[in-house]
Amino acid sequence: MLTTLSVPLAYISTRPRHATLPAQMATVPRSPNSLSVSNVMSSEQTMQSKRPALVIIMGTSGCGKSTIGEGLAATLEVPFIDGDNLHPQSNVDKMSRGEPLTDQDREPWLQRIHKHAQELSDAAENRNSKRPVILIACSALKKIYRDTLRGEEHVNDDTHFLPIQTFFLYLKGSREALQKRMAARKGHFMTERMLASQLQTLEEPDLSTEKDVREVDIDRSREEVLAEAVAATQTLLDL
Ligand SMILES: Nc1ncnc2c1ncn2[C@@H]1O[C@H](COP(=O)(O)OP(=O)(O)OP(=O)(O)O)[C@@H](O)[C@H]1O
Ligand SMILES: O=C(O)[C@H](O)[C@@H](O)[C@H](O)[C@H](O)CO
Repeated sequence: MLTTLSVPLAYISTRPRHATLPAQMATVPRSPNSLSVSNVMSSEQTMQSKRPALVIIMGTSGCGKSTIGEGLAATLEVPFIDGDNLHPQSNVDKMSRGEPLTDQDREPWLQRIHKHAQELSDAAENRNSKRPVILIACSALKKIYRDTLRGEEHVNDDTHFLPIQTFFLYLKGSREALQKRMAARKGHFMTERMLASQLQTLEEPDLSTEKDVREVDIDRSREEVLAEAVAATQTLLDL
């Protein structure tokens, strides 16, 4: 488990929350030479390309969420938060005793992750037309958990600067690979005894319906997994 990383200063602004879009995003800039509508981005496209993105690195315990999340954050120069650090203490205590979490245990945690990401993106400086991106490691094992993280019910909540858009990077591994990695890891509250319940709970994303998910096969070196994760994140952010 990694500790929570602080958000780089470049991402923090003192701007108050906006209920409306800032002027530069609500209008489409036109140069005198580009009169054709097809030459300019529609304001909807502009807004979409600026909409802050939350990329959830998901999968069972031991799949490499913290390891790959850290590497991705360093490569893409964006903030990374380990979702383990947002669990209520009661959840950590429960997992440490070897007891799997229930839907009720996970619900406040998932809500907290979504809220935390939205707050970070509300505070993000919208510089140089760069899209703010936040990475969070979170198991997101079931479809209903992923829907909570998608937070679509908050999209029309106009207290936010722009509602965050959620994507998932699923680190997929065989039982054998996961078992081996958990067994080799020392000093983590989640021991390999918990793997069976993690796999039992896991509802693998259906890529034909959950179009905001990309899969990455973890059964390779860290460098290879990271390279694929970087490429997959870039394709996700172009959606
Ligand atoms: N590609 C890889 N090859 C070999 N070992 C790896 C690879 N990726 C991660 N590991 C190792 O596997 C173990 C599990 O990785 P990590 O702790 O990042 O997983 P996690 O998904 O964050 O787990 P948890 O959810 O339980 O915190 C760690 O000891 C890590 O160093
Ligand atoms: O959904 C869950 O069962 C938990 O979130 C776990 O996945 C842990 O957070 C993590 O894997 C422990 O390190």
